[in-house]
Amino acid sequence: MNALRRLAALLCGIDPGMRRMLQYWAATWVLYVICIVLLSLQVAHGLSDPDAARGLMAFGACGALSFYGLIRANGVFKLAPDQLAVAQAAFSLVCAIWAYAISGPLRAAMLTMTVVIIVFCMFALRPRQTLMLSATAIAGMGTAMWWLQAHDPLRFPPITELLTFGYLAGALVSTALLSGEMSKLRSRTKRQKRELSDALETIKVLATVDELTSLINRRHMNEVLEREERRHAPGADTCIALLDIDFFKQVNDRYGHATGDAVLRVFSATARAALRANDVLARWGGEEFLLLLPDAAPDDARAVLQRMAEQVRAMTVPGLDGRQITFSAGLAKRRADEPFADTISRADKALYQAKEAGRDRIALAPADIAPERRYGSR
Ligand SMILES: Nc1nc2c(ncn2[C@@H]2O[C@H](COP(=O)(O)OP(=O)(O)OP(=O)(O)O)[C@@H](O)[C@H]2O)c(=O)[nH]1
Repeated sequence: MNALRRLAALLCGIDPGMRRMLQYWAATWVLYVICIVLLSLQVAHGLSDPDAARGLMAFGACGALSFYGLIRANGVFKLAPDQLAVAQAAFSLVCAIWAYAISGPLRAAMLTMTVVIIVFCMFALRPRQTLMLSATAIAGMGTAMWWLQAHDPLRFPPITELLTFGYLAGALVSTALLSGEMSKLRSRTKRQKRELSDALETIKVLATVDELTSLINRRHMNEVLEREERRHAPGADTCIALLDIDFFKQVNDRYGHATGDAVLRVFSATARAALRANDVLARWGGEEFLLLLPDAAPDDARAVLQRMAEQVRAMTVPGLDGRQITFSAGLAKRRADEPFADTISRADKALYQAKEAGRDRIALAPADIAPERRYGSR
């Protein structure tokens, strides 16, 4: 399996764009091989001139290999995929015209190849390019037919050539128009796919981020805590802090709800800026925030909270007339293998004590208080 993968990487490279181009090339290459086999059978049954057929086979094989080389070396030439597709289609058209000229009574069958080439283009070209290529095919095949009936009217009777040309032109124009429609359909599907993935991205953000503060929301914090619970870090302390803005109701009542929202926004940005890289702050509800401090002893956690408190006191909020904002915090160190629900419950009790003791302070939870409230159930 690995050897196969290595061989595929050797032949097709690792760039997805190049691989896609080589897939198209491989599809046309299969077509070339089928044509070469059929041409050999024509020669074997005396339906084609052997020298002319051998010349066409060599031309087709060399061309196919050259396009493989061109695609593989496209890092140097930097041709756009549609430029390569146009070049390949033009080359295939030359082969089809050549095949028509040397295929005697079987020549009408070669016209199907011309249509197949245009159909192939609908996957790689814009509708205008496909239309231009169809016009080129009609002009090229028409010129060949005119030249053949003029120089060899016995084998290429003018009226037969004229009618054949009429059928071919009709088929090519309709194919080009149809492939244009298909192309538009493909572009619409691509655009819808892009819009869908953008919408999915927005939904993901809405499901994890609090719209007002841009902090992660309670639901996502619960996932973070579950992950942290599964993470086994022997010997490392983890702390939880519950933060609550002091007298926030007064702020709302005195300065209005919009200013209250501004306080929540500025507070969140200020608090986040005071954190260490691994700390996670979430809006837990209303004006309450939950802070996870992994690999932090209570002293480290307290230092983070003190730094945060100083910065919060110093922050300015538009519309607050210079009023200072403070918060109270309950801090709890997670016991060995303790569910976070219980640590949060102890932090909540410590927060209550901090409020009771006069606010604007940090209270550490005593390790032996029994947990009562579970997180995620509020
Ligand atoms: N502006 C605004 N207010 C909110 C939001 N969420 C909750 N609140 C308000 O926050 C206030 C919380 O008030 P309380 O729980 O009484 O607390 P407090 O006034 O901060 O008092 P202490 O916590 O005891 O210091 C309530 O008035 C809620 O309406 C919000 O998203 N925006």
